[in-house]
Amino acid sequence: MSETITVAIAYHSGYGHTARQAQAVADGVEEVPGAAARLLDVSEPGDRLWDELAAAEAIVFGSPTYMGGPSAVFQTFAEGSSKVWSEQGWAGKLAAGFTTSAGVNGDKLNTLTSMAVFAAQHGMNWVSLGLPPAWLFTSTGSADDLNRLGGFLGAMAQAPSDLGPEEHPAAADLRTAEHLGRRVARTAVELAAGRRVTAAAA
Ligand SMILES: Cc1cc2nc3c(=O)[nH]c(=O)nc-3n(C[C@H](O)[C@H](O)[C@H](O)COP(=O)(O)O)c2cc1C
Repeated sequence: MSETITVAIAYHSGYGHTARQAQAVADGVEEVPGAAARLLDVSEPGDRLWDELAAAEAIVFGSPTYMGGPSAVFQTFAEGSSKVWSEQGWAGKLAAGFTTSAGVNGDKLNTLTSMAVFAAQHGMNWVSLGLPPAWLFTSTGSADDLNRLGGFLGAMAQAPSDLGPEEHPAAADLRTAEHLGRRVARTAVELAAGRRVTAAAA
């Protein structure tokens, strides 16, 4: 019998742009049959947050890029997970990441790399973005392309610092975030199905 698996989206957003990206990841998750998204704001840690993360099949981490890395609030959450780490409570779960910054580059890769190392410390399995780079990669590209910012490790989004979250990140970046949500959810559903087959054969 199939089950509905949960993809948790554990994110921080200071001014709302990364929250919009997080919602787009959740929208992508919800498109996948057998998967449900759970949006979790990590600035409100507590037993409920840790319990929901423990129950999830996959955790997608999200943070704005502040001063070239994850925000302090996200890092407080990461450090707060040390008890889970000491028990390797998230080992074997899927992980992925996304970030928003104002600069087109903005050192977003450093934020995603930090999240991937964080996931590795927890023994999680990192799911990459899985999209070719676009826009300036070839002369025929456009700023409306999926993965216009050309990341591989996770979903990147850019939002001018003088525009509010109702206007940005760009539509292409939100579609890229939806893609990440779908990709993580599909992988998580397949993993859960494989686990059921393995358990039945044992
Ligand atoms: C403290 C601080 C540091 C920032 N550092 C960077 C940075 O290193 N690179 C960048 O491109 N943008 C930087 N920004 C801009 C934010 O990444 C950008 O405004 C982003 O959309 C904020 O996301 P949020 O609305 O989810 O907080 C910084 C903003 C703040 C407030």
